[in-house]
Amino acid sequence: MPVSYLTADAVRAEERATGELLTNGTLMRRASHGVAQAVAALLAERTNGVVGRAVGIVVGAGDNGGDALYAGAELARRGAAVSATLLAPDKAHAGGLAALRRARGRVVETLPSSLDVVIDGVVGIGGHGPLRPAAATVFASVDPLTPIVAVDLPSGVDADTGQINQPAVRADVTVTFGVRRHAHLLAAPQCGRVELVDIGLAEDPEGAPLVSTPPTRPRLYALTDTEIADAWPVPGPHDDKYTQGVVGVIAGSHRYPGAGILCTGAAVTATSGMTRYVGSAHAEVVEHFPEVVAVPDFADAGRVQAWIVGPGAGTDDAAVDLLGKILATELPVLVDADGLTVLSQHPELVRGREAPTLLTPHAGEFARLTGEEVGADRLGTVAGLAQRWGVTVLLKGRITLVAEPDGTVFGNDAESSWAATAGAGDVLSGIAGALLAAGLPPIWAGAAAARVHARAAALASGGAPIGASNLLAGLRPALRTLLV
Ligand SMILES: NC(=O)C1=CN([C@@H]2O[C@H](COP(=O)(O)OP(=O)(O)OC[C@H]3O[C@@H](n4cnc5c(N)ncnc54)[C@H](O)[C@@H]3O)[C@@H](O)[C@H]2O)[C@@H](O)CC1
Ligand SMILES: [K+]
Repeated sequence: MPVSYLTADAVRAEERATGELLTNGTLMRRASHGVAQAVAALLAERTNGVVGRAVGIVVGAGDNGGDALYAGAELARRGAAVSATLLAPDKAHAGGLAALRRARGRVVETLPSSLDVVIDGVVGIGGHGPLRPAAATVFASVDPLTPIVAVDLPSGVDADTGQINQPAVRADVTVTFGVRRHAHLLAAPQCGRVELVDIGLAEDPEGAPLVSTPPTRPRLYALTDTEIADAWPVPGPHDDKYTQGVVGVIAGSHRYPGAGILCTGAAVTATSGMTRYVGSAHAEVVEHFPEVVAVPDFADAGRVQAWIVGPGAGTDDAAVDLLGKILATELPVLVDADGLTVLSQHPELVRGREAPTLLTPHAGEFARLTGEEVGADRLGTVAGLAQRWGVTVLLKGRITLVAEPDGTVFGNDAESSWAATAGAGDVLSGIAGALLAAGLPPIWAGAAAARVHARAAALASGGAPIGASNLLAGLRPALRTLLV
């Protein structure tokens, strides 16, 4: 099962479905115990113990603060020196506050200047907007080297859109309960390591949460590595170069051959089988990848099982004509870069297309394509376009989102940003197009390509800047880590 991410409303529905466990406080007890354990583990790892360690807690007005207070009480019982600052003293969770006091935790006006860890219990799924000034002042005074453990969400980050308001907490560890929230994927870098505590929410027999998101809203998932490996085309004993899917690439030009070389190179590397190329960079492409069958004219292209049209393919009348021809086939098509610019003028070429269609814009191309900025709600925006146009849309970025018309969205956190380099998009479209040719549905092709692309960037980089050629060279090692 892909990992599921829920909206705040859906999380609350899951909690309500537990009935008594919610009303008698069992869920909160389990949640706060999970927070205490995560903090204790972090203290043990960083300072070799819990006893005598200085723990600061920032407590808001709701149950998120309640979790933090109970966790503080547990840590105090284990010998930590716990100080809590209450942002709204009248509204602080009464039971949690009493528990902290019983355990000899201190309530303070100002947190001590030297702390071993800070617990962010300002807001969780009930939060809206940025940190308010009082909370912002507290966090601004925390030594930047002190680790922060967020309860449920880093406060100031929107639970549903993942928007990082200013200011917001940036956590080293985020401890969440029962099911992951949208923000844990959409704002992954702000959350740090996300730890999921089992608080006993019900699951359906498939092992997924009892999701209650209405069908009109996007439903967000992340594929596991195993799912991607299982879906990746690997030749069997009866395969030959044709049976695995032939991909055709239209990208780059004699004048700017780079996009064609990177895109075909990625297609050649991503899957076995065959890659064709059509365009004026045919000689340059073959020079780099002699296994590619490259021709200048579309009429001589030969048969393919999917097309990639895009990077450096041009936007003139001939390009419009060619894209129209390709989209009029029944084949899967990936449209990127220049192809998207053509579509911004001629959306009718693609809207409601029945064969598998994958558009792969970055934020700038998305804005050009639709006339609307991506904005803070990336998930809603990309899912909206997929639904309106009836095609699969992959929005590139540190968190890549691939949306189907039915509202299913697969997200991928690249975990580093080394792939933010010129030409990396050409590599991505080469990988995804090869997967389309092998028969993967567009959402799987896009999400699997994004995962492997990100891993290739990380492996190629090893902590230093890379170019797209390095990324391409990292593709095979990345696939090895996945397919072993
Ligand atoms: N309901 C339950 O049984 C459980 C709830 N849990 C915790 O409860 C949290 C949800 O609790 P609540 O519904 O009380 O909501 P929160 O505690 O997330 O926040 C609500 C409070 O914060 C205030 N607030 C909103 N935005 C703010 C901002 N930007 N700055 C400062 N204050 C702001 C609101 O006015 C409200 O008083 C979860 O995130 C989780 O941590 C967990 O204990 C698991 C079980
Ligand atoms: K929080």
